[in-house]
Amino acid sequence: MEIKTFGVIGAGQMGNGIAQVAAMSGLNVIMNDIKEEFVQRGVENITRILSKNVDKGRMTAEEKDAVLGRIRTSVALADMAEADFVVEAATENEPIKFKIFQDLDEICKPGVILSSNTSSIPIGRIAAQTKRPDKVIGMHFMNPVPVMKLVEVIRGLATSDETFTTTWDLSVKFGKTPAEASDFPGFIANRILLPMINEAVYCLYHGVGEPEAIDTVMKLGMNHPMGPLALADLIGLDTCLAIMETLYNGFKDSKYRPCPLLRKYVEAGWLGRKTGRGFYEYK
Ligand SMILES: CC(=O)CC(=O)SCCNC(=O)CCNC(=O)[C@H](O)C(C)(C)COP(=O)(O)OP(=O)(O)OC[C@H]1O[C@@H](n2cnc3c(N)ncnc32)[C@H](O)[C@@H]1OP(=O)(O)O
Ligand SMILES: NC(=O)C1=CN([C@@H]2O[C@H](COP(=O)(O)OP(=O)(O)OC[C@H]3O[C@@H](n4cnc5c(N)ncnc54)[C@H](O)[C@@H]3O)[C@@H](O)[C@H]2O)C=CC1
Repeated sequence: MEIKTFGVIGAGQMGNGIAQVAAMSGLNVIMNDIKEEFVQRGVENITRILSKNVDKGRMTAEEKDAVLGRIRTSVALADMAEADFVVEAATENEPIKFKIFQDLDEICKPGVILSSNTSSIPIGRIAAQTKRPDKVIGMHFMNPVPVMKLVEVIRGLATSDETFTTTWDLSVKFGKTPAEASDFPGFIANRILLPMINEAVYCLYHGVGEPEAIDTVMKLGMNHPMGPLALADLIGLDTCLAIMETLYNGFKDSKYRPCPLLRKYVEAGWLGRKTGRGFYEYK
């Protein structure tokens, strides 16, 4: 099936970034969320990033308008009936994603690939919510999407070779470098990254260092572009906790237990940049 219209579920930080790169590659995009204000926030973010590109001479104002003109917003999942490929980037929560995939399976044309940008939930579990498990795959972008080169591509047990090749080729079309991971909780990226972030939170919890010291050690000592606590704030502490829970429940191994301080921050609504407060404060 030729992919002309690309559906994105969730217009949060990942969803709007994915919508942007898809529209920049020439596809028509339908960006969906549950509320009008959420899709509008997504469009505002894309507009801000594209305007910066125009200011820096990387694209013309006409090109920016053309990209924005290819993005349509939606607050009704039924709009995905028009999509030729869908990526789901809604909240990292199993019941939410399961319901979306059950509904997409009913709404989308037969043969349409239903991919998930999940950070950690096994693709086979998501695929089992549909009658097209051969068409379900993980397409895991990194944050911030327009900047980061990687897409982790994850097959479930039933994912077909055709679905895999189409998703891989689409990642390349978006200017990304795909890497294949097997279907285990957290795949490769978050199996490695999140235990490091969780350990950084343990360092704070145990008083080994203040946030600035912990991040300075990893930035200047290991040449990481940002420290683990600042990165957790960028990812979202709710998402970090959800990933640790998936690793812990999936492997039943205590090495993945989420730090109690991480849970405490999430329970307080300190989710990082998106709420203005996490390990640091943001205005
Ligand atoms: C949780 C998961 O499931 C998986 C994940 O995604 S884990 C997270 C993976 N991501 C990372 O590890 C990111 C680590 N951090 C970095 O790479 C860098 O700090 C960073 C790219 C975020 C910012 O880079 P920086 O040099 O510190 O800051 P800054 O100069 O402001 O930004 C660099 C470029 O990125 C762009 N950028 C920064 N944030 C952006 C955003 N949210 N959207 C689009 N572009 C952005 C800036 O516009 C800038 O572009 P130019 O150089 O072309 O002007
Ligand atoms: N934050 C990160 O660094 C990364 C996150 N991811 C994954 O991407 C997904 C989204 O994460 P973020 O964009 O960071 O979260 P976010 O919190 O910024 O956005 C999530 C969006 O999903 C929407 N949503 C919730 N239920 C929905 C539904 N039923 N239908 C449509 N939209 C719905 C929310 O309203 C919200 O706008 C998660 O699965 C996350 O694990 C993947 C890579 C990196």
